[in-house]
Amino acid sequence: MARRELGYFIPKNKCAPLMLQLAWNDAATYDAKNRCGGPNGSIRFMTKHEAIKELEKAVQYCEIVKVKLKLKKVSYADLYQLAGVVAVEVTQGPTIDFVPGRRVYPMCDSDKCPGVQRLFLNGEEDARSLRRKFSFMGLSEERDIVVLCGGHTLIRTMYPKVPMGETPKGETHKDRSKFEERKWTKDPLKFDNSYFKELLSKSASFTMLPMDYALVEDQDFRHYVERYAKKPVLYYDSKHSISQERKLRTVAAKIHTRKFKEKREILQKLQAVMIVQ
Ligand code: HEM
Repeated sequence: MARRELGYFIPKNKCAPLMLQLAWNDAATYDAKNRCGGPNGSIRFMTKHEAIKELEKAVQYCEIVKVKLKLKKVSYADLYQLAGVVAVEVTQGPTIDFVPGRRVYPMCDSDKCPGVQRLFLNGEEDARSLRRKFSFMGLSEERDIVVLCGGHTLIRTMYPKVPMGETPKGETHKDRSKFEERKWTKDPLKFDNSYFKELLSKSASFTMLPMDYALVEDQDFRHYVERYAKKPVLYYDSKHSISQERKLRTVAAKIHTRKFKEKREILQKLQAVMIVQ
C-alpha cells in the first residue's frame, strides 16, 4: 500500500532526488564500529541543519503519506528507505527488493538527533576523506563508494543567481526567478549511468562538488567510474556493483547460525548499504 502510494506521490511531486537523498542520509548515520545509527528515522531531527535543510521537505512528504494511509505501525525508518527504493524505480532505475520490518519507536525508530558529527553531507570531501567517511559505515571498497555515489545522477537543485560571494537577502529566497536550476546530468529525473559519463566528459558540469571530482581524480575510484560509464549493466547488476557477492556470502554464513530476529536485522543493514545497486 505504502509502496503504491509513494509510486504515485513521488512522480507527481517530482521529488525523487529529495527522497533518495533522505534515504541515503538516514542510512549514512550508520556507525559500523559501535554498531549503531543507520536507517532508524533519526534524520527527521536533523533537517534544521543548514547543510541538509532541503530534506525538511522530504520529511514532510513522507509524513503526508504516513498520515494519509494511517501508517501508524510503519516506522519512519522503513518509510524513508522505501521512499528511496521507490525514487530509484520511478526514475526508471532498477527494481529493488525491499526488506521491511524496522520497527517503530522504541524498538527501532530513533527519537534522537544523530548529531552534527554524523552529518555526511558537505560535498567538500577529497578521495581520502571519502574513504574515511565510508569506512566509518563499514564500506571500505572503492567499488561500493563509487556505485553509491551514482545516486548523484539525480541531483537537481535550485541555486540563487547572485554574483559569487554575495548572499541573497530577504525576499529573494522566495522569488523563483532569482534562482537557477543546476543539475549534474542532462535528465536528473532519470536514474541511469549518466553521472559516470558526465564525470568523464570534458564538458563535465562545472557545478559538481569536490567529492564528485574526487571520483575521477583518484585512479582507484576512476577505474570503477570508467567501468560503469561504459557498461551500465555492470552498474545495475548487483553482482558487479556493491560487493554483494562477498556480503551475501558473509550474511549467509551468519544467517545459518542466528535466530530469526537477528537475521532480519542483518538483512536490513545490508539493504541500507545496498539501496542503490
Ligand atoms: C560522501 C558521500 C556524499 C556526499 C558528501 C554527498 C553530498 C551531497 C551534497 C552536498 C548534495 C547537495 C548538492 C547541491 O545541492 O549542491 C547532495 C545531493 C544529493 N545526494 Fe549526495 N552526497 C553523498 C553521497 C550520496 C549517495 C550515496 C547518494 C544516494 C545513494 C546521494 C544522493 C543524493 C541526491 C539524490 C542528491 C540530490 C537531491 C536533490 O537534488 O534534491 N548522495 N549530496
